Amino acid sequence: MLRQGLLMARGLCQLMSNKLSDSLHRNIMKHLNGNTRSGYAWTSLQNIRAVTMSPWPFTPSQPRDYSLPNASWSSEMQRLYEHYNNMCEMETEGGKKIKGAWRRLPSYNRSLKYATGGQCLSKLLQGKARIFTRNIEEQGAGFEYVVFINKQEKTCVCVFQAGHLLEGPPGHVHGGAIATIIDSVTGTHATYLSGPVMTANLTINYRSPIPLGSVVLVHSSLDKTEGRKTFLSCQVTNTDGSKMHTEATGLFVSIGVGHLLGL
Ligand SMILES: CCCCCCCC(=O)SCCNC(=O)CCNC(=O)[C@H](O)C(C)(C)COP(=O)(O)OP(=O)(O)OC[C@H]1O[C@@H](n2cnc3c(N)ncnc32)[C@H](O)[C@@H]1OP(=O)(O)O
Repeated sequence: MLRQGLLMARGLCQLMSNKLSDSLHRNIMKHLNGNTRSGYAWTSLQNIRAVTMSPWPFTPSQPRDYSLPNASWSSEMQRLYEHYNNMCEMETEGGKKIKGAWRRLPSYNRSLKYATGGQCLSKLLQGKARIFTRNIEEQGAGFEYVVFINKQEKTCVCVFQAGHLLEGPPGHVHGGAIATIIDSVTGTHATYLSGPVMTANLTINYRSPIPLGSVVLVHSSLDKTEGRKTFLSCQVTNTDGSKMHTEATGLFVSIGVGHLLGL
């Protein structure tokens, strides 16, 4: 009981710790308190940061980051990973490494593990729950993908290799699996842009089938934001962009944290 309480407290503190980005922090506090910089929300943010400065005596095990290369990745998947990954860090003429325009997003098999400290909470809440796209243990059998975000351009790209368990029409990817990767990529993108959101609408046009085992690019871009609504467009193409497989638009509505808890 005591251990669970400690885990919970630690999880809550770390969930909002200074390891989260400022924008994500502000978005979480906005949804908890209704405003951002002024008043209680900002003060609470500072206090939470102060709390998390104290060292914690236990070291949690590191969760597996599913967006890193594994043996099932084809040479094309590996090539595209390296292409975008190289743009995450640039080397200056003096040999100094600086941040590039792109950023790779790590990916875990539990929602809460996306946030620092969330893994402690995730042991207590819905312990058996797993992210739909990350619940097949056999490498390469299901969704192999990595997402990169370009903060300046407000765009996002996912390199996706569809495994044999995603079959729909013989030898090709199931339309539901394509919808899943589109929802995951655009949902992740919308969350990055607007904080916690849920998919309200996803409209998909399937233009040409995706062969099983092939690698495709899933591009997501911001169309507009209107109040709580974030509108995104998405295209799934082959890797040189010459063939359109799928086009989609998505509407994501910002939610308060309580929405998921039914409050
Ligand atoms: C792990 C990586 C990320 C994975 C991402 C995966 C994302 C998901 O799959 S989420 C799961 C699927 N989605 C759901 O289950 C959502 C279910 N729906 C809901 O919970 C609610 O309807 C929700 C949150 C979308 C909106 O409800 P609520 O917060 O009450 O907003 P509400 O007041 O109805 O609408 C807000 C605005 O959005 C508009 N809107 C809401 N739904 C829709 C819709 N389907 N179509 C068009 N507009 C809509 C409303 O008209 C309103 O517009 P305006 O502000 O201009 O009047």
